[in-house]
Amino acid sequence: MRVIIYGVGAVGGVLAAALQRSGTEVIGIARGRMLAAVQAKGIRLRSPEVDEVVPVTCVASPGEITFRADDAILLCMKTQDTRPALDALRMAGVTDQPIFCVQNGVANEAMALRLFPNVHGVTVMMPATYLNPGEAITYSAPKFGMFDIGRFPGGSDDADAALAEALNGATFAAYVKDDVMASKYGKLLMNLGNISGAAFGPKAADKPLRAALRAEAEAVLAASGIRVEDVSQTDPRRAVHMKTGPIPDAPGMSNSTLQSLQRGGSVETDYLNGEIAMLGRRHGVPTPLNDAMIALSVRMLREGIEPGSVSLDETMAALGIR
Ligand SMILES: NC(=O)C1=CN([C@@H]2O[C@H](COP(=O)(O)OP(=O)(O)OC[C@H]3O[C@@H](n4cnc5c(N)ncnc54)[C@H](OP(=O)(O)O)[C@@H]3O)[C@@H](O)[C@H]2O)C=CC1
Ligand SMILES: CC(C)(CO)C(=O)C(=O)O
Repeated sequence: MRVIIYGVGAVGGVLAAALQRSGTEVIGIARGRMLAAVQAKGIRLRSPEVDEVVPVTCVASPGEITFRADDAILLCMKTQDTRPALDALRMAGVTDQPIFCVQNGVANEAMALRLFPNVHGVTVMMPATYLNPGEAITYSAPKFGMFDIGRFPGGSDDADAALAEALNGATFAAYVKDDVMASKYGKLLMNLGNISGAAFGPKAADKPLRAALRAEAEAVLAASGIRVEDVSQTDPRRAVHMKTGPIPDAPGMSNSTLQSLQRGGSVETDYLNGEIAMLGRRHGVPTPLNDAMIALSVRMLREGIEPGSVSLDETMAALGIR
């Protein structure tokens, strides 16, 4: 199996370097300063236990790759960047190779299934950072991260097993699941607080806000009849595989939405809190708190508000949260 990592950033950067260093053939697709840095020097993979520069073949677009039947394509970009990436894959000749959505939220799989027949979901449990070009950091050890993998909309097949085997050989813990979307909905609940970390800062005392966002979303998911599997800190696999800790001379741990804002990019909020707002509208369940988080993300982008500079106290008071 050859693995194509589409979107070499935090998650894609760790995956590309870890798979390549374990002997899997990898091609990365990157852009901008990350592309230039990886082509010049490779990927510096950092974790609490590893600091290694790994050379990885990296190109600017799928059009530069002659796709093979044994390719597994891993989408590792933010959801707002998925649709053009799928178009580029199709124009490059991809047909029925497995496409794995190694992404947060639950919208990518349906987007991919519109264009391709062989789509898989992956739940990503890996606190990863990309702030400096050419560097991908995971704060997790002894495994770099943990993944649930399965076919979309359900079931599992040989492609899931093959990817899990490659990942397990590359210092990850990977599990094949027949209902991977239940795990991905569980992860979605955790990501409703991403915009909070981005607006108020990674150290803000925002537990009550996160709990309220989650409770609102749980009511929506229950009304929608969606099965949810808990993959939060209480998932016992985390204690075995994912002990997170600081890394000397590395940036502190932060969520992917904050990193997007710090790099001057767009945010994924419409596919995180926005998924809950959309389901709420469909099923007649009000979602004022998640709506407020979406409005906050729009305000931050429109007004160029510095990440971490919004007042948590004022926001919680306005939302009636203590
Ligand atoms: N970071 C984390 O800790 C975690 C992230 N996730 C999820 O994983 C997914 C990826 O997140 P993350 O790794 O943080 O994202 P990043 O923004 O760090 O990485 C994505 C990379 O893909 C690049 N990219 C996007 N579109 C293209 C394209 N068409 N061609 C080439 N490169 C492209 C982006 O470039 P550019 O920078 O120019 O936009 C960026 O470098 C998201 O869904 C996220 O929510 C899940 C768990 C943890
Ligand atoms: C759970 C968390 C916050 C881990 O980094 C994540 O999924 C993200 O950053 O998007």
